[in-house]
Amino acid sequence: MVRKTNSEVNLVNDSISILGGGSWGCALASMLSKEGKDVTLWVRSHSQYEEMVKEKTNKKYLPGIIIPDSLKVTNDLEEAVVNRDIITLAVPTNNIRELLTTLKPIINKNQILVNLAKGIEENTDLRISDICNQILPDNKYCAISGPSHAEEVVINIPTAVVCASVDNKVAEYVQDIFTTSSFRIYTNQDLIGVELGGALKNIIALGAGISDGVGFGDNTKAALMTRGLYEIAKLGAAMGANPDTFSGLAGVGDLIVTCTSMHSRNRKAGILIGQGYSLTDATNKVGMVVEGVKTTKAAYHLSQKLNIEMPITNEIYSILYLGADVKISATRLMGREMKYERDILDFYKG
Ligand SMILES: NC(=O)c1ccc[n+]([C@@H]2O[C@H](COP(=O)([O-])OP(=O)(O)OC[C@H]3O[C@@H](n4cnc5c(N)ncnc54)[C@H](O)[C@@H]3O)[C@@H](O)[C@H]2O)c1
Ligand SMILES: O=P(O)(O)OC[C@H](O)CO
Repeated sequence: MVRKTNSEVNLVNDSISILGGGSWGCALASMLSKEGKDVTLWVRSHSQYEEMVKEKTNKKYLPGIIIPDSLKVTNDLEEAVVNRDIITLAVPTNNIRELLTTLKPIINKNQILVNLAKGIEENTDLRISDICNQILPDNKYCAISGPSHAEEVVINIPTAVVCASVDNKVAEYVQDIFTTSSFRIYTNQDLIGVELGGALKNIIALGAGISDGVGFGDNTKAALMTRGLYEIAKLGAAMGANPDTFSGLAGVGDLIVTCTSMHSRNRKAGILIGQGYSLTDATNKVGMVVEGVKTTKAAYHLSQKLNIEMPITNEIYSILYLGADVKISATRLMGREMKYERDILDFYKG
């Protein structure tokens, strides 16, 4: 394949800026810089910055990991952004708007935005590309999504993800720059599907965790994942995604890892809720962003607005926001009208 060069996308030095020093930003920045890429990581918190520079650790977000000397870490946003070809957003979905607003006077229109966050914005129900389009409409945009827990990527465990952009040249350029021997990237032009796959799987992962926490079994989790994927694809299709995208890494791939991995923040929060913790106590105990919580509310609103039947999402919304009892929710799901499975098969046949 002929690779895209930076001159084809009006760029100069293939340098990467990663904004956000939580688990994903720090893991990706560390892994890429160890592979010889030119990476600068911006960390907002001064104490975290000092820890990363002086002690070479990020104990809260990536315990046990040594920050490589090759990684440039800064506490100065302008220093992180100026002259970098790629500006990577690695903060939670509901902090993206604030970050972009701060970036607006610093960024130039040739710099490519690469979003790593997986969610739908609370109250607006917007995808992250929509938010970027509102605030920085002139910048090219792509999203990297797929099964990629930070704890594994940072120690070079083989991982495959998708880079989605409506502009394939941009997706291929970013694919080229971010690819390493342990981080394989596919491109996809279905930006809506890739963004929604990454956001909506977090709802089902919360459900899988709740199911584990309350003591249900593997059968239950497989049912939640299969029927959950169908809900994701139905809402996605109604929002303009290609349903096939949900059979790929950003769909079923990420759903599998998030519903089953011991690293998943969404699954961990779900387990705690299933064990009887309140939503607030569960998310505080996880200590990192649990994107599925706010995305559940957004998906619930979208399903009502677009008239898409999403029974699992509705029950997770009821558990999180209306205090529904988990076992009563399960009884409601099990007692729904009997039907042929053909609904899924017909949906995928189109
Ligand atoms: N952790 C993973 O394995 C992983 C993998 C793929 C995608 N993601 C996605 O990446 C996004 C970030 O997740 P994470 O796991 O790194 O979260 P995290 O909770 O570990 O860290 C979030 C970081 O963002 C910082 N932050 C918040 N608001 C900010 C702002 N306005 N400006 C600057 N910094 C700000 C926080 O201080 C924190 O350091 C989420 O959408 C998540 O779904 C995470
Ligand atoms: O740890 P989670 O549940 O936030 O999931 C992280 C990534 O999305 C997994 O691909």
